[in-house]
Amino acid sequence: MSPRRAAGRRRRGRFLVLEGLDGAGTTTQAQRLAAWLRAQGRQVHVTAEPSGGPVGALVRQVLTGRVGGAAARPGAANPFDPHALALLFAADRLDHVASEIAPRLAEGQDVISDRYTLSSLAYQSLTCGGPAWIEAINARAPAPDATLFLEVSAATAVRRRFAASSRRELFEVPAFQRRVARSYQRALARLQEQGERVLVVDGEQPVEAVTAALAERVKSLL
Ligand SMILES: Nc1ncnc2c1ncn2[C@@H]1O[C@H](COP(=O)(O)OP(=O)(O)O)[C@@H](O)[C@H]1O
Ligand SMILES: Cc1cn([C@H]2C[C@H](O)[C@@H](COP(=O)(O)OP(=O)(O)O)O2)c(=O)[nH]c1=O
Repeated sequence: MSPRRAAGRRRRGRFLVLEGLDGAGTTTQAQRLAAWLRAQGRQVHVTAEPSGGPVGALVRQVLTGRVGGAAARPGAANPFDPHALALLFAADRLDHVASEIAPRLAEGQDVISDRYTLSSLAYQSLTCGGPAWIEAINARAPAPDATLFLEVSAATAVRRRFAASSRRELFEVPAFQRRVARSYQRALARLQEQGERVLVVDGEQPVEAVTAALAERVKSLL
């Protein structure tokens, strides 16, 4: 059989997204879920948003205050426009899909992304006057096979982030995290209404228990 036909017969990989507040454990669990999938004999690519591509690099500069400096902070006299940032997240997503995610899925690899569209729906709906426009600018981003939401309280998320590092990014402020927690609940409900598969896992449990719960949910999708 020619390599082309062999590739044509290959089954598409699974596209899984991990979501949660800053500190929910998505970075930790992306790696651990990948290890579990590999142990099942699957090929797995782990990635994250903002991505490692050119638009993602720009987004990270805004988040860490290197673009606009103190002006990137909410409430600053001349803030980095939140709508411009929402567009950068959406542009980064389409570039990420085209350059990194879709080709691997087509090759049969599973892809785990640490954050995706649900992050924009949760965070940017708060800074851009609601979800409608955020949904519109993300309409071209393909739906994942499942979005796995790690549910933790804002207090847990902030405590974990403070323990891990003293560096603060744009959205890592306790009062804002409480608002993001509520926004995530609204965004989850909207995605579910639209027929997307969203699975909620208790992220307050010890690391190993969270991974076991994720594996249990993912098993039925393979
Ligand atoms: N289930 C857990 N219980 C306790 N601490 C955790 C748990 N998951 C992650 N952590 C710790 O919390 C911090 C943030 O985790 P991380 O995976 O980087 O979160 P995120 O990527 O969601 O911000 C890290 O120090 C990590 O070791
Ligand atoms: C992907 C995405 C991230 N974000 C935010 C969430 C985080 O505060 C930040 C990503 O920074 P990062 O340091 O990657 O966060 P974490 O390690 O917690 O996953 O950007 C959005 O506001 N919208 C988005 O679409």
